Amino acid sequence: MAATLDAVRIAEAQLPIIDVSGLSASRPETRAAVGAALRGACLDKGFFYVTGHGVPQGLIAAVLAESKAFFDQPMARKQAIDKALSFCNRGYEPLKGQTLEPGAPPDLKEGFYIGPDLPLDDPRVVARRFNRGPNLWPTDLPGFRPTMQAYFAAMLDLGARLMRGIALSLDLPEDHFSVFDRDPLATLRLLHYPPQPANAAPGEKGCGAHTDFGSLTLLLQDDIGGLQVWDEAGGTWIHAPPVPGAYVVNLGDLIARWTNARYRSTLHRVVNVPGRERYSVPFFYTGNPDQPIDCIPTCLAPGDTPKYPPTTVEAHLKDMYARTYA
Ligand SMILES: O=C(O)CCC(=O)C(=O)O
Ligand SMILES: [Fe+2]
Repeated sequence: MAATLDAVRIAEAQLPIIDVSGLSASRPETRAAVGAALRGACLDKGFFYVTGHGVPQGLIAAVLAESKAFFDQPMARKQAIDKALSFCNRGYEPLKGQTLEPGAPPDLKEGFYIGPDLPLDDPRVVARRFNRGPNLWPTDLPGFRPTMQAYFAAMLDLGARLMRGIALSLDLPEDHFSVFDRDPLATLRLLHYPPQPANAAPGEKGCGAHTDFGSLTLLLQDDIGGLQVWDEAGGTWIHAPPVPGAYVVNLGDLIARWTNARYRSTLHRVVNVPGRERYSVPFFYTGNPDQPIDCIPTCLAPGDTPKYPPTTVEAHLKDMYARTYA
């Protein structure tokens, strides 16, 4: 499939921009209007921009600055907190450490993974639950840890707010996902894409075509661009260029499974820009690990059968990590 996808032209279509500030309004009609806007975007590509998110611009700027400072360090400093040293997928991931597109060369990106910080004696860590454990932190960047912790908390809050919007969009009670939102698995991933090399191997790019594993991805990107989204109806890749102050939000596989693919978990990729470094920060809102993921009854039309076997958040996530990391 990858070869066909690579051959198509890239259209300059726009994704919708949705102001989600109304989700916090006291009037139910205002909240429902946001739900309706989300529904349209989720039924279409499952990719949209979000404004009115309430995350302070100063915090966003600090995250990007600390991320750049981290990747600018000498390799030995980064390797001192390599992900290979973590049992719960935290820390530094070297360039070409992941292959998101089956059959394509490894991704031209380096990364840093942060999750909910749990001490070694936490019962979930003792029980070896997937991705549960302590973060690894750089020792020479004093602002890094407090900045990332503040941002992680802000993203958890935004993720839960957006899930209320998703519930409204599906005509479900607003608190439908409140158990799912409890004690969620979530990953903040700092990414650095080097410039696309002139001698890149065929198909070599920043991030191979993939769908995201979790529920919602909230992507902060700098002003370089390079993210492309597959437009199934048009048979083209479309750009998702940076929109100042907005997140790119996309639905992951769990929402597609939950809605029997009514809502889309859409293929996307990153093609690095020649001569330019790019920094992006996706936040993967995954959800409570024990949550069963089974077709939501209201998403099953009479006579339809579920397209996916039931799973759980933890089982699905484990499976996807195993497939994309050698
Ligand atoms: O860096 C980006 O713009 C997208 C990254 C991405 O798709 C991912 O990490 O899943
Ligand atoms: Fe992605």
